[in-house]
Amino acid sequence: MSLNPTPHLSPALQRDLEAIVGPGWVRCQLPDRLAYDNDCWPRGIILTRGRRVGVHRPSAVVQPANEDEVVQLVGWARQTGTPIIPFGAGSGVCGGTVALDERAIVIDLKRMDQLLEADAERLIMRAQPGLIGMNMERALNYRGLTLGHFPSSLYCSSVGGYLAARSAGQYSSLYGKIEDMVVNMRVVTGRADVIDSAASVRRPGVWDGESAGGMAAESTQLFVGSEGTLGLITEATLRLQPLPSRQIYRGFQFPSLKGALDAIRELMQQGLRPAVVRLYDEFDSLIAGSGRKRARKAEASTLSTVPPGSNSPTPSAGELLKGLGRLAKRTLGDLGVAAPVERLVERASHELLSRAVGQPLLINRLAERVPAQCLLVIGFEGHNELIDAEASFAFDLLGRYGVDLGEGPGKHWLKNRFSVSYKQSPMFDAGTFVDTMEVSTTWENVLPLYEAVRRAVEREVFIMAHFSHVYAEGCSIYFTFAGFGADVDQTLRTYELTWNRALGAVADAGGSIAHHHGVGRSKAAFTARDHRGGEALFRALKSTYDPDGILNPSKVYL
Ligand SMILES: Cc1cc2nc3c(=O)[nH]c(=O)nc-3n(C[C@H](O)[C@H](O)[C@H](O)COP(=O)(O)OP(=O)(O)OC[C@H]3O[C@@H](n4cnc5c(N)ncnc54)[C@H](O)[C@@H]3O)c2cc1C
Repeated sequence: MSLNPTPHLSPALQRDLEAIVGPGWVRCQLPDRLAYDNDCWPRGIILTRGRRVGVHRPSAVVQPANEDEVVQLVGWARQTGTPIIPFGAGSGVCGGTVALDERAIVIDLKRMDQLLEADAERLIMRAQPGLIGMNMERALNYRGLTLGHFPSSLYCSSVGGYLAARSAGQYSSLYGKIEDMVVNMRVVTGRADVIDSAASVRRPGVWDGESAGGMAAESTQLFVGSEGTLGLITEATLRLQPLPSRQIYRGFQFPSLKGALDAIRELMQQGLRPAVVRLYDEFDSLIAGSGRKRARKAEASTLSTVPPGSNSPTPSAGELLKGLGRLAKRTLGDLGVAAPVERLVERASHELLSRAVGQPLLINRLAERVPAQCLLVIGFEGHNELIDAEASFAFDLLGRYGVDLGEGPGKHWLKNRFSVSYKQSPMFDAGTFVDTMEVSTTWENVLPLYEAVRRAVEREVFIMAHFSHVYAEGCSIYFTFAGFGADVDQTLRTYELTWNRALGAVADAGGSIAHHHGVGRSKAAFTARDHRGGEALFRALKSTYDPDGILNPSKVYL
């Protein structure tokens, strides 16, 4: 595909932008614009692999140094009617930062990356939006503090992105999601004015809505999850925790998914607060490797040699192949051909992976025949003996439903928790695609929704799931699916069909379509079904905070 290298932005408009942020910080050349053609939305990766680059390129990328420059940029965009796309680190997986209009400019906030304050007495921090999660956490840890927010993308995502996309970290059952941590945000709205989302940031408990002006004064939760459609977050005040000094981790194996979910529900409803709860369905447990094997290996060596796997949001090609090998072993064991088949699959090329993933119904049905063995990783963190008591109570409870595998699986998970799948390229090279869908629902609906989604897409993709954010009233289900197409058009058709069927099944089952990845572009067609009456509120907020409709148009709602 040949692309016109001529800058889209006129020289006059470019000069306007340079007058605001300085000449070095406005990028209009084709390579720079192509670099922002996609975030981590797998659909964009399919397009790129099919040599269809530049479909969503912006007209310019602008990098402001401070809030005042952001205000001026928004003022300029209002005057010129230019769409604006806020950009944190680009790790979003729903196309939240892609340009749908070739006039759009990306406002990349990574130059605004300072930790402004970290107060150990008040347990409060202030940060600029472009601060990368891992840099923030290191700076906090140095002071004996933590935010407690650990998305798997910690190394490649920003504070502004967490708030804008309503993110969840791996320790959400103890520390909450990002919306539980935020006290206040400074936001530049589409009117080019700066607002504080909370009435008084110095008042403890202000995030409960107990502000001086009553409920009308508290708008923090309206901006959390707004994905750049209502304003650009230029500063965040967040609650901190003292860095925990004790950690206790354990693995359990359950003979059925239902039993495991019942155990977790009981645990949460008893008021226990584990930091980490990750339950893998049968096939995801296979990919993770046998819990027992993993435990034995990890216990045998403090320097575990077990390869990273189960903690990844999506499996790599190698992990998926190994999982298929184990699946063959389990399901073909009775026929006496399991070992050769497993060896064959484990040594197989990516071509075999494409072929296998190209037979989704067969593999999904095989996976259903696997004798159920679901792996749970659970961990507690804290400062004193209270967590010993809590962990011991929890492990007794879980032991009534499943088998205690010891510390091994938990230690392994802890060690590899950020070994996330930056290894997916070979899968896309082989013509396969992988994507994830994180939804949530109440306990009585978890298994029906899980089954409904599996049935809805079983002919299109191979599907598996884990359950990694749990609450007293329900949990999130994190589906991973892998599909195949002979060429880019067929791959895209399968990809779109899968998403439509999966989201339709979630909406029909009364679940929520987004737990922590946000909505972006990929789920925007389903938002209205997710929240009855929500669209009217969104449109009203849009007319208040973005009357000209310049902020990230056609995201969240079409
Ligand atoms: C390997 C991998 C693992 C992941 N694991 C997790 C996980 O465990 N938990 C999780 O929650 N997510 C996860 N994600 C998704 C992603 O990391 C989150 O959505 C994250 O919050 C995005 O942050 P970002 O800085 O990259 O935002 P971006 O991708 O740059 O932007 C996301 C959205 O927020 C808007 N935005 C960004 N900054 C601002 C701002 N300052 N003001 C207003 N709007 C803004 C953008 O316009 C866009 O709509 C993962 C992604 C990958 C690739």
